[in-house]
Amino acid sequence: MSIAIVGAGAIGGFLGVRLAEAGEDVTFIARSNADAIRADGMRLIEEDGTEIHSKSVKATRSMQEAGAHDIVLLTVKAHQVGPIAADLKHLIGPDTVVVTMQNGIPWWYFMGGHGGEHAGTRLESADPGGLIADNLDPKHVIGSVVYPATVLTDPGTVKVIEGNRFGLGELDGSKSERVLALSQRLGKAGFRAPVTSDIRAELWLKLWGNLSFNPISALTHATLEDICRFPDTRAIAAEMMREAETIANRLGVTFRLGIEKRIAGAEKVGPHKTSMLQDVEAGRPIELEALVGSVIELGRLTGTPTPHIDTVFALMRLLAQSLERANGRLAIQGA
Ligand SMILES: NC(=O)C1=CN([C@@H]2O[C@H](COP(=O)(O)OP(=O)(O)OC[C@H]3O[C@@H](n4cnc5c(N)ncnc54)[C@H](OP(=O)(O)O)[C@@H]3O)[C@@H](O)[C@H]2O)C=CC1
Ligand SMILES: CC(C)(CO)C(=O)C(=O)O
Repeated sequence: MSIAIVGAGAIGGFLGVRLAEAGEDVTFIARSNADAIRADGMRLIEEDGTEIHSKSVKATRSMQEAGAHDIVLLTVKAHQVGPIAADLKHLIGPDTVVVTMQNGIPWWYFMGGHGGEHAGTRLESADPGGLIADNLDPKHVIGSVVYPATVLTDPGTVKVIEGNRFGLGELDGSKSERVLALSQRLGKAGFRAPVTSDIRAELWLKLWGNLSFNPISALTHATLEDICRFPDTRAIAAEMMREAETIANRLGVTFRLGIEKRIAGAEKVGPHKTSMLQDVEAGRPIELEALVGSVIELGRLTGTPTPHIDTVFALMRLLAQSLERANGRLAIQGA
């Protein structure tokens, strides 16, 4: 099977190296990493320090050059999907499966079999201007919840911090042949890839942590365990989760864990910097709209007040603006 991985970053690199080592034909659609991968493949440093060097992976900057693939793993950040949406058509044939691997509320949330009064609703925060929905038919899409924590340490090198689970689910909840086959393929490459009949509930459970810990970490520069152990930030995270739970409940989603258990799970990850804090420190744009703005949008849609989430979102928007200005100044100075 041919697998195209769009985005050769922390998650894409993790998947690509393991899949290639399991015998899959892997091509990265890469940008800043493309030359490094072409020159010397991709390296993965596993959780236990074992290093895997995959020289069989290919890399190109052009989706047109790559052509249609059996499986497309979409591993760019949520705000990076819109700008490439029109180009994705080059990778997609009639039976291509596209796996969305972003944190946050996905652009297809109300599509692909979501019934009820909101069926078909487009979310501006997840898909600004509807660019993704206009270009990518949800019939190709399988949803995924990304649990591992990984970091791109150098161009072409990814380090696993912890985890190897990628939850999978059809948008209509069916246990289709294609989702079961994908799960097996990921399993052969050493991942845990359970298939769920309610991918939206699984996404909410992950998002509970991302919508609270990620912005709190970006604002305070604290790690996951520090946020969970400091009573005031633990309380703010819990309040944000409570607001999100009300929204999810109103959309028909229930959580299989309680808030305290979810916070305890995050605390166990340890002194880890969330991806949003890593982006702030590296001066990269942050995934604010998909992780936090989208929950506020769903709050408005369901008539749910979100005072704690709104407050943290406002602080984050100002931080994002200040970072953009600072980065603009650095770019002008040629830094
Ligand atoms: N890393 C983690 O531990 C976790 C991440 N996630 C989620 O997974 C998703 C991916 O995150 P992560 O892997 O960390 O992100 P990274 O920033 O490490 O990787 C994204 C990659 O996509 C590339 N990219 C962006 N736009 C393009 C483009 N137009 N063409 C080609 N390549 C492009 C970037 O290249 P360039 O360098 O040129 O910008 C970068 O290499 C996010 O939604 C994140 O929230 C979820 C759980 C944990
Ligand atoms: C912290 C982690 C790995 C899990 O909550 C994550 O999803 C992120 O950093 O964005």
